[in-house]
Amino acid sequence: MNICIIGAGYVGLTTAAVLAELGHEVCCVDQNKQKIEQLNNKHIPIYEPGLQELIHQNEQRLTFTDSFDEAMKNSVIIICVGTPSWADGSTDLRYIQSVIDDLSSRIDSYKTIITKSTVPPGTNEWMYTRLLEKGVPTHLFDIVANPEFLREGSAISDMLHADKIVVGLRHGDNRSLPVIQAMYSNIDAPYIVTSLNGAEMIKYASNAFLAMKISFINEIARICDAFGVNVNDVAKGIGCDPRIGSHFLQAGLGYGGSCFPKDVKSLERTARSRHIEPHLLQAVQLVNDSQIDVYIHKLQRALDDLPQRTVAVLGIAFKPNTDDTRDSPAERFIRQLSQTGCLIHAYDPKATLSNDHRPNVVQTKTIHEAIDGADAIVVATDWTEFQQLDWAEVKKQMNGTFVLDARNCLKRKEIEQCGLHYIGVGSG
Ligand SMILES: NC(=O)C1=CN([C@@H]2O[C@H](COP(=O)(O)OP(=O)(O)OC[C@H]3O[C@@H](n4cnc5c(N)ncnc54)[C@H](O)[C@@H]3O)[C@@H](O)[C@H]2O)C=CC1
Ligand SMILES: O=C(O)[C@H]1O[C@H](OP(=O)(O)OP(=O)(O)OC[C@H]2O[C@@H](n3ccc(=O)[nH]c3=O)[C@H](O)[C@@H]2O)[C@H](O)[C@@H](O)[C@@H]1O
Repeated sequence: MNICIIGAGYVGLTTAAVLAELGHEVCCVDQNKQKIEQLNNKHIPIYEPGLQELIHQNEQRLTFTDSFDEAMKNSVIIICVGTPSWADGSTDLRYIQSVIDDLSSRIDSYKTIITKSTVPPGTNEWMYTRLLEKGVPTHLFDIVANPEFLREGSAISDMLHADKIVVGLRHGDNRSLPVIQAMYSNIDAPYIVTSLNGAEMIKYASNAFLAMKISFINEIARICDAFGVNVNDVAKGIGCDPRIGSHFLQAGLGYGGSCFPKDVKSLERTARSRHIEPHLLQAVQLVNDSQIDVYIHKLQRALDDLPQRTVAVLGIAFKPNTDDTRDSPAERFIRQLSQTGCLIHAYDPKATLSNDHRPNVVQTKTIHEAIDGADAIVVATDWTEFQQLDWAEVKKQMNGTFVLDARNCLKRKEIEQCGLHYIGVGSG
């Protein structure tokens, strides 16, 4: 099958590599010329485990271009452009709009247009109408909603071993499903076939539910703290019940990344646009927004004279195994902590600090430089590297003794046995 992917970001590049691996001819188009140049020079602009290798293994079936005309030689088009938030929380659909306008003047043979970008209910219907208004006849296209559920850091495996394939179709569309089934023929996953709006809602409800689980366990962690209870025991205890499930109950700094914060906000706006008061979605965000304060207060209580201190913050990315810092809780923490005036040594194995930080924040090249002379260490992203630290060695390099585990990922006993003070939330 010949497939064109529009948008060479995290989702577009992973989709391109996986579909090429499944044997399809894939052309990836992006308006960012610099990105395309890098890709054509065998440089992958993002860090995603296994992606570089998969792209190189399949290079005979993969092309990268900034030309829409080149891309339009394919009959299947998958839209993977970004859908960020406006300041009021609603979804900025300008990239989607511009793709539809670019496509409309170039469709001269039948195309299946598949939307993988996360878009609010009603968007795919709007795309269909827009193409008609632009004069594209109905027999030349179909619009399909096929939301993506991959996670950064395990994107390839998530796509190859998807737990479901969600397909939203327009009423009466009997051409698209066989196309989608042929495209994913080597992926063994159940199909959920629904309407366009239905597929869009599944994506938002899924992200909102996962965000809700995180805020729930973070609120429980605060209560655990007050009673000297270990929240990990609680997560394990409730997670054994299959009706609750053990996933996404890791307490910590809160959820971040390019999707949960924007998608929960967008769903809140969608509800309000139909005069529905989204109480639960608001509460989920309220807990998440105040989660950084909980840890800053802990540090303030542990370290007297915080403005005169040096704090090593380990982790900048929004989660481990990625270089992505979009809406990263670790960066939010660094920004808020820097306002106290203390010196911050930030370190991350892959991610780079954004350049809007204060002069009292420096990114170190190595973890040892970060720890050297620190009065306290804060683990802000749960990279395995931080969980495997030799705490006896760490103690020798530090000036102080406090370790704030803001991801609930360290072994308390091990740290305390080395003479360090462990601080956690909901850690008993
Ligand atoms: N990042 C993730 O883990 C996931 C993201 N999603 C959704 O997928 C969509 C894409 O997300 P990411 O890949 O993270 O975004 P991204 O920002 O990494 O990539 C988007 C790409 O689209 C390109 N682009 C924008 N307008 C274009 C146009 N008119 N023509 C050609 N290229 C254009 C940009 O230059 C950029 O390279 C979003 O809607 C997101 O919510 C869904 C599941 C997972
Ligand atoms: O729509 C999207 O973009 C994607 O959003 C999330 O994937 P992702 O953002 O890559 O990462 P997650 O692993 O879900 O983590 C999101 C945030 O929640 C935090 N988190 C996650 C799990 C947990 O138990 N506790 C917790 O605090 C992480 O540290 C991170 O900041 C979803 O898991 C994907 O299914 C979805 O496709």
